[in-house]
Amino acid sequence: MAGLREVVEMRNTDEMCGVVGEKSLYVNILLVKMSRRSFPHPGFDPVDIFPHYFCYQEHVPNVITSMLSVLGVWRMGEEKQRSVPVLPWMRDPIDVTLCHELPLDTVPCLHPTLKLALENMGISKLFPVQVAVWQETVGPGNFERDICVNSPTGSGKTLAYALPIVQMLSTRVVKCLRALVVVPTRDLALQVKQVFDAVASPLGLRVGLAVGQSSVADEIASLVHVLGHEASTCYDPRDVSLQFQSKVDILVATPGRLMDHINTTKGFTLEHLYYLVVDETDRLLREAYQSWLPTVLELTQSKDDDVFQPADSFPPFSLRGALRTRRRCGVERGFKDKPYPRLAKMVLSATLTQDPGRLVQLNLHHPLFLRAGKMRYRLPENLESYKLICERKVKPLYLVALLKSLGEEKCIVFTKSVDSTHRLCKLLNCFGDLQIDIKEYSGLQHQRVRSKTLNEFRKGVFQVLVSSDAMTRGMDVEGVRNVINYDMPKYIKTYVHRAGRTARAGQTGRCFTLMSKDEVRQFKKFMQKAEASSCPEHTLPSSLIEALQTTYQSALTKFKEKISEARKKAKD
Ligand SMILES: Nc1ncnc2c1ncn2[C@@H]1O[C@H](COP(=O)(O)OP(=O)(O)OP(=O)(O)O)[C@@H](O)[C@H]1O
Repeated sequence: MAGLREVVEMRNTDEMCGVVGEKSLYVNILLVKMSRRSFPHPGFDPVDIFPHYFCYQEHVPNVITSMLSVLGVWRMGEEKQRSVPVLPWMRDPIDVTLCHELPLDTVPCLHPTLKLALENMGISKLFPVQVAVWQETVGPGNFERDICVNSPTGSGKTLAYALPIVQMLSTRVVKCLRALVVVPTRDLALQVKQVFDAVASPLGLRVGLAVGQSSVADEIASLVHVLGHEASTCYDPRDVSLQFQSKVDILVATPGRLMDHINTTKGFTLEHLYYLVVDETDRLLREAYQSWLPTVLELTQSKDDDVFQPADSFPPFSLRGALRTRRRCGVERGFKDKPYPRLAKMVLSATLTQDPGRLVQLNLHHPLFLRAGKMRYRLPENLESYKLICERKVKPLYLVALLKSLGEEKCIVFTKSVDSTHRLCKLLNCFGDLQIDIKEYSGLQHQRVRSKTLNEFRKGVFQVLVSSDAMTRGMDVEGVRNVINYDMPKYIKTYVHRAGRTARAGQTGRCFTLMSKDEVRQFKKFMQKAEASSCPEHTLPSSLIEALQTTYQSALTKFKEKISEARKKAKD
């Protein structure tokens, strides 16, 4: 069957508007391209039936659907389903919003030390997504199925996976690498490690970091312990794995550095892994990072045959039992009902991919899909979105006026690239009497500079952080009340993650998007993909804009001078 475009030609005809006396709202649908050949009923010419059809623009899909279904050809819904195939287990998600927050006292099985650790973090109850994951892991679900979570930014996904892992490992005897958490960026890894540290350390569990922050040697020393000669001779000296011991129970890693350890670090092994978490899954699956995922999955395929171990094996079964991993057993179809060791996986994102081609790489075991609400993209409940319409050439002026109107509030300004971030930050710093401290954060900077900037921003040393999309995913900075999209994001996913740096954990927040008039339509279109997508216009007092005009002009002159100076220097 031909594609919809071939069947129907839609034209927003201004000449027609004159005829019907309405402005641009009418669409002329011409069924001109539907040939007898592409039509399943020969001898039937639709052009004869629907030569011209006028309707309101918003009714177009319905009109097309009814026309085509009258013809018995096709239904719009079917086409949509066909173009976006969804894995069967994704069709029937569990709605996380139906779970209620649970006070810590009433969380079943929660380890008292873990409860205390949470209270020390100022947490008195679990959020809905945390309750849902707890039920499927520590609770009756008992980790029997892999967990896929699609829940809004700031809804508490980090603790949702950290708590069950820590609770399950609280009874561990031998220290081995049991849980691996993979995240896309270094700063996010540091943040996730801090969360794990807060809940895992009180239970005596060690958390490691593999991100390339320190030198490789330091990192290796923090992850793997080389056992003394005596220790290794207790067992088969040929077994290299017995000469090393993991110093950590849980490892938070970025894919690149994880691969470095897999490939080069002696004694670094994933063979004892129980839990694998892939945070920001859609981002991690989009980039191959030296095939980290297939490598991890292959290395965690247990060679552990304890369950079928003969009694006279060496080392003896009882000794090996202490050292080797006995994972949760699952029964897989086609496995002839034999139990087999299984790695439990949790994958999470605020914009989880539905692409079967991508998800299949995770090799999930009877996955359970937990989603907040009905739509794929959901913005935080207490987020207010605004559009700020202005001409391109005065964008910096409007930005400054907006920042001024927001007063002392912490704010992140997103731009489209690392270069734009650098230039915008430079220009803003040319506004002499702005009285707003502004710093830049982008992938162009050295990691050390970036981390320092982030720490200062967290502590409130300065108010406005101008950032590229390096800050978009997962970063949690307390007290950010406003996000400004200086450059309009291209995709709803980017909008969701940028806006999600505010209105976290039930707090209120605002997201302003600067755009020119001709960008409004595109913005409206992609916002329709998100739940709660109303986006009124925000206007700034014209007196404020007027007052800033002169300062803006002198800032521009200063900025140009700086740029030419920098160019001269670069030439010399
Ligand atoms: N049960 C809770 N009670 C109070 N605050 C919580 C609770 N759980 C998490 N938080 C806080 O909520 C904030 C957001 O949590 P987290 O970073 O895990 O969100 P997220 O869902 O992973 O967001 P993103 O999708 O942006 O990564 C954090 O500051 C965290 O400390």
